[in-house]
Amino acid sequence: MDLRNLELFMHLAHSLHFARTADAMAVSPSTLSRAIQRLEQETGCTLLERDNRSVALTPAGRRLLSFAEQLSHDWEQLRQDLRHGDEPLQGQLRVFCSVTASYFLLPDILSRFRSRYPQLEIRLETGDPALAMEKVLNEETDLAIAARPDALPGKLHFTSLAKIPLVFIAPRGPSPVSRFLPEGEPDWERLPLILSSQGLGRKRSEQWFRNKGISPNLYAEVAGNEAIVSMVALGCGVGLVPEAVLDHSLLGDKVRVLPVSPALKPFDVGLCVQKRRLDEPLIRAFWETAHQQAEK
Ligand SMILES: CC(=O)[C@](C)(O)C(=O)O
Repeated sequence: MDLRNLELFMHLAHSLHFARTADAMAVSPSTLSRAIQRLEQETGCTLLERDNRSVALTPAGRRLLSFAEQLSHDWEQLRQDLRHGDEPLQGQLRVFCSVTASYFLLPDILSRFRSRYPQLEIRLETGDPALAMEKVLNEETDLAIAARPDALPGKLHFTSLAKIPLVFIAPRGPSPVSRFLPEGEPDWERLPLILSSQGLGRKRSEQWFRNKGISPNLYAEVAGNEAIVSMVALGCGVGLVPEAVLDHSLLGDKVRVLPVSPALKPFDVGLCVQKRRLDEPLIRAFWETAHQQAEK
């Protein structure tokens, strides 16, 4: 059964961006447009409203999306059942997390998982954890490690693995920014600040500064927390990172934690997955292993 056109449609329905979907699904823009036209012919309905700037789902598009999601889920389930019967689980699972999480949260889960299901192949992708939830929602990955946002998207399920404080870090010892770091409160309006370009850490820091009535001197926006530690170690400024990133960085001894008041709300870092995929055997197996780990 060929669900390719529906898969393209599902991705596009989430991204609402032709070029991004064509890129992520490794097809040319014209193949993508043809796939959508084909579905529009087959349903006799307009599925997407397009203008030069934006794409939006029509009501028919939304109905097709929920149908397609259910169909692809049922189809995957059926294939799993038919293929494996009572055989041990096999196949591939994609997991996305930060380099840091791959050092300290994933190894325990992975080693238990591998000893239980040696035939399963794990494809690990590391990157900026700010992208993790979007990747799970777009099905660019099956599972991801991420910080739980204050409002978790309704389609996602989350299991907590660790609470991690969010800390400001400064270069250790003399640096070009030392003059903005007197004893006591830093001179935030002049001190160059290095923040994650997006994600929860970014949001939390914006809230923190707003509550204190400070407009900070944003110096650089970085993708991935590990790079923030590198820039701070180089003396470029002060950064905000989850403490675990510091603990697992080779440059950890080149930076120090700046005490601030009030402390920022810690990250609740855990594993997330789409709820509706939890009954897929591979995903369930991984989820259960992670859950037992979390309860330990
Ligand atoms: C969100 C997350 O995975 C971490 C461990 O906090 C990180 O790497 O930033």
